[in-house]
Amino acid sequence: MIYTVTANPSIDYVIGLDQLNIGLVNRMTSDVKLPGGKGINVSRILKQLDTPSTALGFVGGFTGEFIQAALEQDELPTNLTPIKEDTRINVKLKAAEETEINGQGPHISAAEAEQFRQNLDELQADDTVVMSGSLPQGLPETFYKDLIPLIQKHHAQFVIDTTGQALLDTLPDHPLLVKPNNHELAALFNVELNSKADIVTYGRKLLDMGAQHVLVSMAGDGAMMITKDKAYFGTAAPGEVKNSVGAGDSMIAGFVGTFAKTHDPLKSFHMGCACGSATTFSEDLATRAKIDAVYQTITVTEFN
Ligand SMILES: Nc1ncnc2c1ncn2[C@@H]1O[C@H](COP(=O)(O)OP(=O)(O)O)[C@@H](O)[C@H]1O
Ligand SMILES: O=P(O)(O)OC[C@H]1O[C@](O)(COP(=O)(O)O)[C@@H](O)[C@@H]1O
Repeated sequence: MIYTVTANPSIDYVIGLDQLNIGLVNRMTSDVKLPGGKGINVSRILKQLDTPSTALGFVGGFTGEFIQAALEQDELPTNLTPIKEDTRINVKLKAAEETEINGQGPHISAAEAEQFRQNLDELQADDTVVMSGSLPQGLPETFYKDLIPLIQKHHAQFVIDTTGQALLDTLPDHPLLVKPNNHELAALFNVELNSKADIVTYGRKLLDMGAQHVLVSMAGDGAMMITKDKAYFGTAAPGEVKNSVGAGDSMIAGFVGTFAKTHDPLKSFHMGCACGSATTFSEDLATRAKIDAVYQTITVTEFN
């Protein structure tokens, strides 16, 4: 079983605008409210891939009820921990460019955090726990790192999608996958990355520090997978970008869902690229039909 952990879920309020005029009244041309947050997005794509998962995390208030109801409607198994404060709303503005305004999130009490941790008692050997996204207020910086012993006690694996020192701190515990984007990778090492070769050099450092698989996503420029002795480039599929929110989460879901079935990193990478691109070509996250169509248009080649 795959478990996803979204410490800070969100309603993603996706707003279409012809043009964003700062300091003036703007009128929406479209708007949609989606259940969001990184782990929830991973679970929603896994469902499309017919890979069972359970979404864990914290939800509260009317916004939390919206998320719970939306996931139930999708028949997505959840075990979300109720909290006193409201789940956040993240604003995604789609004009000529995409602008995101993400909330800080609610305050989580020590008792709520403890209740959440008890969910991990259910883990079994070979389960995978995907921990993703920002931390709401009240949770310590080490929240994800502190879950690792609870996961490894059951001989389960973990995937981590976070940034900065919080990510680096988990590498000695051998995450199954890390997927920084190229900007996050540059920030991790305080360097500029000017070529794919640079990305391979710094991606390989994450492997050396303990990660089992490293993907580096590059938005419309595709993605790299770095292994101990090789590197691979996956193209971004051609198509009209509609909403790239959730592309990175979709890539993680494609990799993890395929790896759980095949243990084949190359097939998993190819599916990760397909899910990422397919989501950018969709208003909401990608559907299975879109993923299958996009898969055919992506090539994965060895990079020397
Ligand atoms: N404009 C795009 N066209 C096609 N594919 C894209 C586009 N943007 C993202 N993707 C796909 O989704 C993957 C993840 O996107 P990216 O924006 O790098 O992730 P994140 O959201 O984590 O920053 C990319 O590596 C690529 O495969
Ligand atoms: O927890 P964070 O870092 O604020 O990110 C939350 C946001 O990220 C998303 O999960 C999308 O992430 P990606 O575009 O990186 O895949 C949104 O659904 C959500 O609003």
